[in-house]
Amino acid sequence: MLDDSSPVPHDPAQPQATPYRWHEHRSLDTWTWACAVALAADLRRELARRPRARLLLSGGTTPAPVYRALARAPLDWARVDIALVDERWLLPNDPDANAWLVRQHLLRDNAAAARFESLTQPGRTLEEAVAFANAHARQSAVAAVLGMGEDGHTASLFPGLPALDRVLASKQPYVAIDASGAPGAGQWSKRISVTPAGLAYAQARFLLIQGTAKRETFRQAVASGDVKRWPVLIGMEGDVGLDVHWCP
Ligand SMILES: O=C(O)[C@H](O)[C@@H](O)[C@H](O)[C@H](O)COP(=O)(O)O
Repeated sequence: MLDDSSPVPHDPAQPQATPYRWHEHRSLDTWTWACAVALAADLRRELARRPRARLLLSGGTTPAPVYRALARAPLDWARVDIALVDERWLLPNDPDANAWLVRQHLLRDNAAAARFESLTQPGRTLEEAVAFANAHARQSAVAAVLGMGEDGHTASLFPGLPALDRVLASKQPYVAIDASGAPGAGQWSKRISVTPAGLAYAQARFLLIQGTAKRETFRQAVASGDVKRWPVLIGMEGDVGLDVHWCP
């Protein structure tokens, strides 16, 4: 189903610390189905070996069609745990919450039976939400689905955040983020985000991106190798490798 799985050429003079696989799809349709099939295969493999399978998901807008396609996969969804890589400080029923995206587009059809861990809940403080995330995070996940902004952020890790050094070095899987002043954060400056330590629990990482601007962002990030300028590079930390799925 993949149109082209060859890696993006990179300057051999630039050390590429960690690998990535570039999957280029001709259309939104093939991108959608390839991503959904790959995620379903990872879940199916895990469910054949273990009582439960865990999947970490991004919000934003890009992954919605993939989630809708994945929701139709014939899996034993009652044994699947869905968690978020990040959340805006919004209640789960807010249409701008990442939880809302997941509920609308994934927790339907066959996947309605999955168990969803919303990071925010009425009455839960930000500190409690981070503690909740950390209490659940230290277990293997079949995959983490990442998105990316044109500024090179992923999850809620934005370039130029004053606390980014500390966050990138954190041993906690999730941290509270104050993204005030980061244009990519939009109106949602208060957030919870996975850290590189949290991402280490994912056995596979998918980066789902569309459009020439994001392709260029990704190329610049890889060429630079500077994770503080391009936090999306956390997807390539460790030895798992990053599967980047792109379509125009
Ligand atoms: O809460 C968020 O903002 C996201 O989880 C974020 O990391 C997202 O994945 C990117 O901003 C891409 O968003 P789009 O898919 O909407 O471009």
